[in-house]
Amino acid sequence: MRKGAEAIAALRAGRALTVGSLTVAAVETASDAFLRLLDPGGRAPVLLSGARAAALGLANQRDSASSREPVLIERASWLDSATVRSLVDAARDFDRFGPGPLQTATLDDPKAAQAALALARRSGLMPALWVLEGEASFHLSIEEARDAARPAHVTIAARAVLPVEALDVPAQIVAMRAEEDGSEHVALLVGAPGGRAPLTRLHSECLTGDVFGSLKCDCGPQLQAALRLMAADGGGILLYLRQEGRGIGLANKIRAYALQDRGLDTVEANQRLGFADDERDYALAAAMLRALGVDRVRLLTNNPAKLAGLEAHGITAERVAHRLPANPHNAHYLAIKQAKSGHLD
Ligand SMILES: Nc1nc2c(ncn2[C@@H]2O[C@H](COP(=O)(O)OP(=O)(O)OP(=O)(O)O)[C@@H](O)[C@H]2O)c(=O)[nH]1
Ligand SMILES: [Zn+2]
Repeated sequence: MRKGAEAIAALRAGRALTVGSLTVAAVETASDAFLRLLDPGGRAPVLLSGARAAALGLANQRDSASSREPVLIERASWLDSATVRSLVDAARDFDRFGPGPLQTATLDDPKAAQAALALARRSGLMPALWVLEGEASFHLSIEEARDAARPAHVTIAARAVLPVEALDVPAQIVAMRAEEDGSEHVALLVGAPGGRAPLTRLHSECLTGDVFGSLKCDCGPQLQAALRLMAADGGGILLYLRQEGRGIGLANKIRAYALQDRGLDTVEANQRLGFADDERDYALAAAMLRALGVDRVRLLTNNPAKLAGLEAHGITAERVAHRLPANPHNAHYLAIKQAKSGHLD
């Protein structure tokens, strides 16, 4: 197994790993039995993302809420593991008074801290880590951790014909695997894309919208409309990218939804959880297009970050607007994306 995939599996399984000089385990998944073994005195400090520290009122006043400077919290005697778990979980912010006072400590190796937190984000976990003494048996360099968190190389694993309800032209599905973390992504080739820049859609995974028809977002209708537009255009490429919840993962997206139930908007919810507004990057999408022999696209999107992301990785992208009618449940969400996240139209 690739080291990146192994590191992500270790964090998800609640095991320890060493990134550079820093030995960590995820607060969300490390069990009390595991902590009693590796941290019998209950002294292990807690590493939080800058955004979460800011939400707890801990970050330097000059840092913006999306600042990536991590913060290390010392363990006071009252700060037991259950209290730490509640502290890192923003969904519980409304159910209790903020615990405190919290003491921060100096980070010896901020680069390793950044890389370890990036791995936690990529693992779909809350960005909060126990910092443990000693070295874990599984070790990766800061560089390897960064690569695993930002995969940028793919190989084609398999391809086959796929008849699709929304299409009256043939389609092929191509499964690809990211080399750095082993994650699987899909290209749907509609009709016969080729010649000029094909009509293309980068679709970020949205289980709630794509599978259940959730009305909170516009993902499902955008997916179906993109396929119909490609068929009408004679062909196109849909990349189905496994970037659930703008890259924060499914459980964290549901946490963001719980915060939205309490009145936060989509941007505020991400930040309170300890993430940037949008954690996606498009290096992998560019690599997928290149693997298909495409270096120029007409991109169905309202999100300028997708165009910039492809261009940054060598794909020429021209925008084709992709706005679907709002419904009463997603109108506010779409308005916030325009007002705060730079979405067009
Ligand atoms: N974190 C978070 N993610 C959300 C929320 N609502 C939808 N998403 C995710 O946002 C992503 C939407 O992706 P896209 O429709 O591809 O992207 P977009 O940024 O809206 O850009 P275009 O649709 O191309 O204009 C999916 O991964 C959804 O799971 C939310 O409230 N919070
Ligand atoms: Zn969605």
